[in-house]
Amino acid sequence: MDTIFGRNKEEHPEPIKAEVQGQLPPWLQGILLRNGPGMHTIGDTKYNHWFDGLALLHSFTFKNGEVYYRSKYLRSDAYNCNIEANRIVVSEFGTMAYPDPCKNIFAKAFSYLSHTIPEFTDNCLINIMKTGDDFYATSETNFIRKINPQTLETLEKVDYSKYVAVNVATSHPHYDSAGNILNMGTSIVDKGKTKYILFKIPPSVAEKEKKSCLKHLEVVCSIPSRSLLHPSYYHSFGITENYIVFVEQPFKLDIVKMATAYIRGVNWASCLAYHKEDKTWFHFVDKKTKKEVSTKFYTDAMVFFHHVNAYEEDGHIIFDIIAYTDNSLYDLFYLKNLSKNFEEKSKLTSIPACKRFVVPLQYDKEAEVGSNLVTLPSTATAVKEKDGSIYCQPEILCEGIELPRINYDDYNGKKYKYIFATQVQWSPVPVKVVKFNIQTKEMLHWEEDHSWPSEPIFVPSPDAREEDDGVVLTCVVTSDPKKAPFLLVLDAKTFKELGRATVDVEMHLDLHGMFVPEKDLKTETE
Ligand SMILES: CC1=C(/C=C/C(C)=C/C=C/C(C)=C/C=O)C(C)(C)CCC1
Ligand SMILES: [Fe+2]
Repeated sequence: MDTIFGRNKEEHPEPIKAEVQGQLPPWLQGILLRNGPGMHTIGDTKYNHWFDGLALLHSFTFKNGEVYYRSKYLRSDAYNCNIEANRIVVSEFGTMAYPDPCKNIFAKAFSYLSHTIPEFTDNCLINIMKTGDDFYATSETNFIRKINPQTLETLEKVDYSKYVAVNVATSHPHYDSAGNILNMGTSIVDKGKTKYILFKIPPSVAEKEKKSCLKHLEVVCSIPSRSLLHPSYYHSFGITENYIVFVEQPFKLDIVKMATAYIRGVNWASCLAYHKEDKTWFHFVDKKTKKEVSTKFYTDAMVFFHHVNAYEEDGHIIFDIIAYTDNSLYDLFYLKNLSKNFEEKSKLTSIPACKRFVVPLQYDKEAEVGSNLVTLPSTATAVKEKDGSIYCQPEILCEGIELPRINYDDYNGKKYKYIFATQVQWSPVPVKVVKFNIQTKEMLHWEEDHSWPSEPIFVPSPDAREEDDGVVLTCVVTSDPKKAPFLLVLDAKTFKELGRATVDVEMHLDLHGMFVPEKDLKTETE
């Protein structure tokens, strides 16, 4: 596993023609853009955690049956400072570093009393986001970096906190049918309050103000945190046609620990804690009135990162998430657990479960205490408590899946049938890609020896009628030195291989990304 996790990957900024086998659909034209950590050693210093690695963007360009591969390190300030100093000088999730040559950028005051939280990294390694014609590399801090989707060049650094008072924001924004971005971030101890803020970024702005859509960012609503100094950590949220779904889990940031992390010489990861004695609270905000549903809905303590989808049916909100019973997942990605003795050190202690919560928004207010208010056919329950709150327990849809994707354009926020995901067994590193049919519970798989697939992305065919009319794209890295990595194209209906594009490079294992159809790309001359 050392070749996959430990070794720095070279960038290949000039397009490399991939060797295509099989038949790629002729309509598949555009760019698959993906992001993930590619460099973990700088000079004599090494990051501790896989999520710390410097962002390496890569892309597969599909053009008239041919496929071209490119990769390029994000020239973040973090990258530039580290490379210039030839050592790690910027702190990341699992590595605390002490700045020196780049003091001006990263050594902002970090006194808890003066202004709470230190300057975070702009090493945006998690995902790709789109606003109008612009693309950004994203992470979970207040920074995003604009990129050129064709050349993968790094453009402006954008600080969310200039437009909305957030210290952290998710790397999993949503898009509405008009192309607006909806994202959430946490505002920590600002004017004596800690709150979760939902904000909206329009897709395009008037020609003369073309500079940045971010300037037109609007706050949609905010949800007060249950605790001033222990806001919940969250990696994603959900949306239905009329509601925002926010799950306040007892996996929390400890703000006092964060504010003193530099002085104590500990990493950010150590400022996250699972309060397993607490509950998990559900929040539903009406998009139109911007008001939160006042009933208190909760479930048992859990840890989760990814929402799959959410929708409304007969007065209920249904939402699906991939949940764990402990907080060990992020610990398993410490590089020391991923190299030697991988089999032993990187065992999942909690298998991810795809849980469905069915939450009745409209229910008989006279219902008896102890009665289950769910009227849909599901084993999920929502039981009325004495104090009027409602205790929800999920239906388990399936187990062992992570990095879920759906047919987003047509089914996000709507009743849906298919989840495309990776499958994990005993370790958090995926070994298969799967298609799960929620109604029939049927699961189709793709796997190959020594092959480690990434998050599968569904791309609808132009004449799609059914939810699964299209293809699924996944990047596959291999642990067999004789086998080159490839981009795999599966028929989303049958999960049979349509073709693959092999590139003879050392490819990195990535995290998330998006497919950008040709029509959504500005031509080079523009
Ligand atoms: C730097 C930094 C953070 C980074 C978090 C990261 C980088 C999380 C990555 C999560 C992934 C990749 C999940 C995949 O499912 C925090 C804790 C938000 C806050 C403090 C500063
Ligand atoms: Fe994610």
